[in-house]
Amino acid sequence: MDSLVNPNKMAVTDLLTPTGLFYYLLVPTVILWYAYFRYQRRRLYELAAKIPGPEGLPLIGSALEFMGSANDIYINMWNRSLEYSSETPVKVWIGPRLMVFLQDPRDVEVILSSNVHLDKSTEYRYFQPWFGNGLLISTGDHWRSHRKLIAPTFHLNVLKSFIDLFNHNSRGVVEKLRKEVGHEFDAHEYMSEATVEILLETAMGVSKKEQQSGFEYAMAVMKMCDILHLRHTKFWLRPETIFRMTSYFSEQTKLLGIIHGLTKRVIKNKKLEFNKGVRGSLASYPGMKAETAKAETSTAKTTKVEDSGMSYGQSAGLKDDLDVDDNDVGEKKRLAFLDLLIESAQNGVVLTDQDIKEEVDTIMFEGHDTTAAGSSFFLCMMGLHQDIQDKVVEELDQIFGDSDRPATFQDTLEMKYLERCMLETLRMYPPVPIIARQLREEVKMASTGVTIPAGCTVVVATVKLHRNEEIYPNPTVFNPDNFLPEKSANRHYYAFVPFSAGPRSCVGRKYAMLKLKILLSTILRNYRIKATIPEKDFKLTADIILKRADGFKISLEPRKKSGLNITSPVAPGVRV
Ligand code: HEM
Repeated sequence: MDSLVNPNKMAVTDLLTPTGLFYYLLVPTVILWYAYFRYQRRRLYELAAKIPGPEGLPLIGSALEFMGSANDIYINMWNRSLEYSSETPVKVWIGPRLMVFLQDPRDVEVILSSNVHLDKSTEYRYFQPWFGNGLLISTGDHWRSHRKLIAPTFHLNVLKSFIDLFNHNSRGVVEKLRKEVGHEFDAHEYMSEATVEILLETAMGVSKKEQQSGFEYAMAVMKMCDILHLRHTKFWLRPETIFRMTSYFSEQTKLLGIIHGLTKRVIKNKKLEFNKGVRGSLASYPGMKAETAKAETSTAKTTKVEDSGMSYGQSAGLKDDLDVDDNDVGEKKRLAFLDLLIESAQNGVVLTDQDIKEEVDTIMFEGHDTTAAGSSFFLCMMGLHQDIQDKVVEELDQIFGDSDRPATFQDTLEMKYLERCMLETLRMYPPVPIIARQLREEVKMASTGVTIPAGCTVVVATVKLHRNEEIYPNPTVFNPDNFLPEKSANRHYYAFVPFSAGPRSCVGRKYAMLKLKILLSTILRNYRIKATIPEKDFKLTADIILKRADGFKISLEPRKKSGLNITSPVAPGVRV
């Protein structure tokens, strides 16, 4: 009643209540905090204003553009990117976070070749419950010392000792695929399972007989990536407290149980072997080893690795810590990945048990999902381009004739056309579509001279960089000749970086190339691949690993009448 007479009196009385005071002070506090926030970041705003890109909406920036499915986001981002010159860096605001996308190889070089801009962007923190402080996301001295330890375990000398395992597993895939002959199926499921099992046998030294199927692990990884992708693109899922209240969190806990369950078993059993005095044992198949050794004698030639073009996935002229001379590697460093880690952890000084677990989790993920996607895209490309497939098979016929013998290291150096097809696949469909770094200091770009501010996330979108039409004429056409030696030599080194480049390049680059050559050549020696869905209808997903939402559909026709005669002598190893 009083308030009807005198509304001002009511307002003052109400303000004196605790709730009233709270609201009265909240507004100016928020305004002050925001003004301070903007003032602290004034340099970031000043420099961002000079970078082309959408300004977005107040407070949320362009966050709404990341709505919809992973395929919708991919299409939207691609179309938006066409609005800007392929030379200039482009900014995007997601809420208060500034992201700058690099499109020009000269700018990419500034970031990737640097020993300063080494920190992964904050978006990688969602991997933390999975990889802990593993190589992919760690930083500073921890990353440096672990990289120094791990890189030599993927040296060519170690990889050559995996050849009979690569061959044996590739034949296994050919056998498993036999049941799919004559109808369409999703190649990715086979590639995923195979890459997990190969990784377990080689880098982890766990024999096939002792493994459980890699399928459950591979599927759990796929679902985990979906959750991480949601957290990258849906800004409301980013805060930990909100995420923990969603069903995604309980799903993540379940999936991590499966993923970590496998890695824990691998380490536990490998340690048991170690304590029994078994050192540095790599699982191998005596029968296969003998076959490979025989084939090696018959194919001995002198093609050198360095004469074999881009055999190991790196543009000519780019060097990293994997490109050390073969003879530089001492006896101890020739151990395979998990053997070396366990040996290094013996006194707990170099590595702790937790360190080992984190690195095994990292390598298991990085080493399988990337190659599964790469090999699946390759098979689709072969299926769609029959003329190109014919040329690959012609080359394989020249190398192997009618023989079913296993591939040797020497053979892989001779697979030059197949290699070009693999590189072209990695150009058009780079399994890691985005590489992101957190900038700690501002840096001037080589292309337009614009300065990128400290505090932003700088992104190399390989998927866009590799389709720059000024570098690759007709960039959407699958053309293995893009990797003819003369074409590669005339291109900027950083115009092709599927494995990243510089100090944080992929440690598994040579492993991936060697394994893929053996796996894919074995499949093509046994089957003609067919595919019907044209590339323009691929539903690509802007995920952590580039994939097809519509599945990697192919069909197979046997090339040979008789099946392969696989004898699988039991390899020494540990039970997982
Ligand atoms: C086609 C296959 C592969 C592709 C395209 C690929 C690509 C990449 C890329 C682009 C990066 C840099 C990621 C970033 O900076 O965010 C990377 C890092 C890494 N890759 Fe691979 N990778 C492949 C296979 C492998 C394999 C087989 C392994 C191990 C067996 C592996 C282990 C790693 C590790 C440990 C890192 C982190 C390196 C560091 O930060 O020092 N990768 N990979």
